[in-house]
Amino acid sequence: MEIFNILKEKIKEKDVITPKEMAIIDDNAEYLGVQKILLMENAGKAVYDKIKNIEAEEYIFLCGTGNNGGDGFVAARHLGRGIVILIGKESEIKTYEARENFKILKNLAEFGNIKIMEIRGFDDIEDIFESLKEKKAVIVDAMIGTGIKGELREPYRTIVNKIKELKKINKNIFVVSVDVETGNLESDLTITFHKRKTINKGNVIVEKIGIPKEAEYIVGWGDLKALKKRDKNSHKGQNGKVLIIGGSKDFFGAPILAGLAALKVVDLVGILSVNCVIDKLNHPEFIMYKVEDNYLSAQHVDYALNIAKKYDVVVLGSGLSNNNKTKSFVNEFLSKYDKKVIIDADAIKVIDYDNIEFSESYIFTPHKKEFEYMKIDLNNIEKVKSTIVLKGKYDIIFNSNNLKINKTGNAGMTVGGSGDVLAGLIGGLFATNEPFISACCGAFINGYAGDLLLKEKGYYYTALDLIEKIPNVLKLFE
Ligand SMILES: NC(=O)C1=CN([C@@H]2O[C@H](COP(=O)(O)OP(=O)(O)OC[C@H]3O[C@@H](n4cnc5c(N)ncnc54)[C@H](O)[C@@H]3O)[C@@H](O)[C@H]2O)[C@H](O)CC1
Ligand SMILES: [K+]
Repeated sequence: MEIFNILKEKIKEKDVITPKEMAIIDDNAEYLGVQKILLMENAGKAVYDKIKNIEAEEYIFLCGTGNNGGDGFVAARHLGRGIVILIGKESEIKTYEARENFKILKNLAEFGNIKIMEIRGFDDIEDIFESLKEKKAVIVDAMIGTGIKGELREPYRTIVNKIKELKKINKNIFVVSVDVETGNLESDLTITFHKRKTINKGNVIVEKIGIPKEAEYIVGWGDLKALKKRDKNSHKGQNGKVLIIGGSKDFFGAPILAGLAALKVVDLVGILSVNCVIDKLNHPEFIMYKVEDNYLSAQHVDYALNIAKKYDVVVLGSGLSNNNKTKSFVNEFLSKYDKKVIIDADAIKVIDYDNIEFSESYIFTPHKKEFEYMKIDLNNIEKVKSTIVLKGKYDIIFNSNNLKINKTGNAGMTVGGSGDVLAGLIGGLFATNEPFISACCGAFINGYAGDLLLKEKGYYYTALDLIEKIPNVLKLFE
């Protein structure tokens, strides 16, 4: 934990985050036990606290079918008056927490001062907008928040334009956006939650809603949900191709474990190794590339580069051995290969760190001892563009501007080969994802697989058991 606390000092915390980063934090707060319905209650209350002092004849809550809309339902309930306009049908509301808050409003509707409408498009509220031309009114934009994807679609586009027209005609219209302004709406005030978003514009207030700071640091299912989804009608090779370069006369199994792990997340895995590994392989699922020697060395670099260019990611190091031959291979290969590489095990040990640039296309997976070889100067962390998974009781995942800690896993993970499994798994994820999220998710999945096995078998599980558990973990959180 010592190094984690040093890194927390050195790696500047982000004050402004993307909607995608917020969604991960949101989901990881839930992973840590903070229920979304509580966050929604606090978010809606925060909006209410800002509008309750705005004197108006009418309060309009324009609500989408996502949790942004849910925040609007809560705000309306706290205010106790106004018109709640759901843009869509109740059955289209996407989440439990938003549905529950809509139901509460329906329970109050006939007796209180909150009117509810479900609309298909602007035409259904034309008369309301007509009446607002002469009124002092607050319009709460709870249409779309961080869930925005692509260009704003109808009927939101028209509604946003009509709000802008109304504001031009009537200076007494006050627009309050929840979390994020919908489309190009110019709001008078935006109340955003937890942290300012990159897409916020104008007059923004940041409100805390109960998300613990740790939700930004601890890897959870929110990270897994952010992984790219496999495209259902993709064909062979589109979901990533990984080449394992490793093995030697001394270590036969390591590259196979890395390859089997990668195969759980991509559809094409090659193994490039020496003959005494390849000749023993009877794994039809791998494409094999053989070098006649006991160790890979500089003379094999061109051959390896030629093969590697057909792949998205190279996993370098599993069982490579640590000697002058492999040292020459690794340093020459890395000096000429400019795509994605997972650098693991012996490869970490043989790199000449005085002559390597920590490129962002590298993910290193050292344990504590191997990390010392890397001579990383924590005072110049901004130079470390590569992502590093420092394996331990808690894995610390970091690069020059990101830091997370993974708590999954247990003492059973010290079993031989679990590091090869992790390297192969991260390699598979890295084929179609960004390096930092690939590293975080690889560490989480590998450790979670170990935790499932601990329940079933105690500490007596093997690296092959871990590999077989990977799909269960992916399925659990898809
Ligand atoms: N971050 C937090 O801690 C909290 C956030 N809350 C609120 O939740 C929203 C995010 O909710 P989510 O359900 O993920 O998505 P949205 O409601 O923002 O939007 C989804 C909604 O919008 C539709 N949609 C998406 N893109 C488009 C488009 N281009 N055109 C038209 N429609 C689109 C989509 O179909 C869905 O219906 C966050 O902003 C906060 O307000 C929590 O409630 C409190 C904690
Ligand atoms: K909004």
